Amino acid sequence: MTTDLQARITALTERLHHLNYQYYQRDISEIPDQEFDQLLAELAELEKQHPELAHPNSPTQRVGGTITKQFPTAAHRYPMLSLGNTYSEADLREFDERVQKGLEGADYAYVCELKFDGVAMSLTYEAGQLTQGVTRGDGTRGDVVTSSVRTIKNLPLHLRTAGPAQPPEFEVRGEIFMPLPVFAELNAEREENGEALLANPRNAASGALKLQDSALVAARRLRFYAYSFLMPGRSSLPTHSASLEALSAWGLPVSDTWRRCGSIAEVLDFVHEWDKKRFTLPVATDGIVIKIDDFRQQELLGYTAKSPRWAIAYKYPAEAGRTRLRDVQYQVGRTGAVTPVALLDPVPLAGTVVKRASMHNANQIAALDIRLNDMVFVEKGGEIIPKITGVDFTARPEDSQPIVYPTACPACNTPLIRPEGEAHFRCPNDRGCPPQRKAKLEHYVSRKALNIDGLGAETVGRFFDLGLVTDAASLYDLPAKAEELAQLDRMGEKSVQRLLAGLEQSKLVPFDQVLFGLGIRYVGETVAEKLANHYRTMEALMVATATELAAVPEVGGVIAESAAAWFQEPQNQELVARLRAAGVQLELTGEAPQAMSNRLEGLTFVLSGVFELHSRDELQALIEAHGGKITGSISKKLSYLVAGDKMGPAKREKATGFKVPIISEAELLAMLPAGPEATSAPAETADAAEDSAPSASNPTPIQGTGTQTSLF
Ligand SMILES: NC(=O)c1ccc[n+]([C@@H]2O[C@H](COP(=O)([O-])OP(=O)(O)OC[C@H]3O[C@@H](n4cnc5c(N)ncnc54)[C@H](O)[C@@H]3O)[C@@H](O)[C@H]2O)c1
Ligand SMILES: [Zn+2]
Repeated sequence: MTTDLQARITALTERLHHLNYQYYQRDISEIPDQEFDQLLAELAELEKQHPELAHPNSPTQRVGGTITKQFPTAAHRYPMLSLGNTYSEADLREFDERVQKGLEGADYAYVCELKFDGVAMSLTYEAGQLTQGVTRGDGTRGDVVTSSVRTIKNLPLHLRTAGPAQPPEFEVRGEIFMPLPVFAELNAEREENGEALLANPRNAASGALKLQDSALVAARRLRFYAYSFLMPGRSSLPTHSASLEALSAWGLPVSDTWRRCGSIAEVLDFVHEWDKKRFTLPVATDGIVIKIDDFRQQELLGYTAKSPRWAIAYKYPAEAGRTRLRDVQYQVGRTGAVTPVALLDPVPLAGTVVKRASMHNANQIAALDIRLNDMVFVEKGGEIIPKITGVDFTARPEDSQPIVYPTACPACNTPLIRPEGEAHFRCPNDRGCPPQRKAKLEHYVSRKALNIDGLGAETVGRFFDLGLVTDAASLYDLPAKAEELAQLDRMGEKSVQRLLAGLEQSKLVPFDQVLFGLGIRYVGETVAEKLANHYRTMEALMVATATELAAVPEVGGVIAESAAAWFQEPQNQELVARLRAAGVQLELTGEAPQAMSNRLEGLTFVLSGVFELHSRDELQALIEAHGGKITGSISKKLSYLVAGDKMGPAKREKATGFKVPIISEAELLAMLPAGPEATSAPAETADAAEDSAPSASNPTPIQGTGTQTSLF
């Protein structure tokens, strides 16, 4: 008996250690959270009954995370714990009874907050300045990720002095998360590019914080919500609710969804109220956190090894549905990627009725062993489009049919290809395949591209279906068809006028956005900006070879190949010529960045690793402003390799082999003439780092806006 128990405890312990490792280190959830929590609860129960069988390092006793070894670490002044959690209202009432007992009849109140599903962060402010950001890590030590945290736009680097007096030094804790619209957008881009999808917004935020390059972190557009205040000694504020008010007065973003509740009944009301309403928030949430309001009462109740006794998390059950898979449709995207979409019997899920779900790709269908007519599980995991997460094999009907993936494009019948290493099949007929052409047009008119007022995706799609437009350049022939347009249903004189004005306006849209609008595979917003800034004119860009393109920082080999191939296609050259004739911006206007000196003229540099004082972009801009050149690869002709932290050993070896001098960031800066520009501090604001655009660094210190809800 005992050996059976011991075996079960050991098995659970090992399984949970493994799941924790996957979850915190690798951002992978092998099983749904609710299942994980059940395993943990089972282990806790067994350990309670047989404490002598518990493993000393049991996952019930410790915070699940660890430090990553990629960053310097710092000790937490106050341990960063986990929260006790429950999925049941009965447990909440029990929690309330324990609190009542613990406080021996004194009055108390709770604060209820949404449980944001991201990554916990500890921030230190000294004299009103953000000085450090540390992850939870193993609860005692965490990774120091200050420069990444500085890229978070709604997070103030300097606090305001409004509200209650600010302690000279204090800690703010809160959640770093990826807003849902950002998550949806990044995944749509990844889907188009055939890259692996981010599993959910939490993993996406956590993965972003593990990136070394803060410019890349900035591109993930993370945000922060503060939910706790800590200071050395006795708190200058009496209650948690007073501290939330103070934090927002000081400019820190506090979601205004919190509420003070006088009783457990009010807490339960809050829990019910947000059950569905939480889906209207632009941030993923998975429950409610309930905290004792009074700081002294918090102290009185104290802590277990793993979590405070004065707080608990109520988690909403995962929103999953079960329904029948009727059919599979194959959609062709802008770059030809074919994605399977499940057509389902309608099923209510998280406040909407779901009829379609994503199945990602052929591998996924095979991995889950999905067949037509199966009963499948659907989940809405922060994504806009729900996805199939599994099959109910106990209910597999006799008439279930294997899903036969098409071998030819469902739209144009061209045989599909699957490039090596890619998850998606593609239709290679990029110029003839109607859905690809249509999606390219939709992309061209979209907000971040040509942003054509009066011409949304739907309208341009309709024009395409009617044969009124065929490609981007043909849009500029629409003025000649004004009368015809005005005859269309739901168009009218006014809409046509607006559309024509929008078209005219789009001729002023800067070159980098036009380049993005061309929809070249892998040339996203950031890359388009890099290329436009580097080459300045379409003419120069179009004659660049793949090798030259790859030398532009942040333009990798795959991007370079894809862009060069695009420019070499005669049809694309013709398209560009027609756009030029239409008057679209095909070069950057305005001055090239001002030269500061010619000290580095004739010298070439490779930047590698992580730098301490400047971002890579800033160093690049400095080198170029002083007449130097950046290249991508190490060769005999290279003047210097500038080595930051964590530079790969291969680069060092190569440079040594070619006898290329290896210098540090400080040595590089020392080569520049003395002056404020040469040694200017790293970008002070998050804005400057966003999307890593060197030309956009126009540091204006961000201050908290004071509007509690403002996320963006
Ligand atoms: N699926 C898996 O394989 C797997 C593996 C490990 C962990 N998990 C999940 O992670 C959970 C454990 O994670 P945890 O230890 O971070 O605990 P937790 O996520 O249950 O609760 C603590 C965390 O809640 C967050 N939080 C959000 N809003 C908050 C607010 N308003 N106030 C205070 N905190 C707030 C903070 O980041 C805090 O660290 C488990 O319950 C499980 O669901 C899943
Ligand atoms: Zn096709």
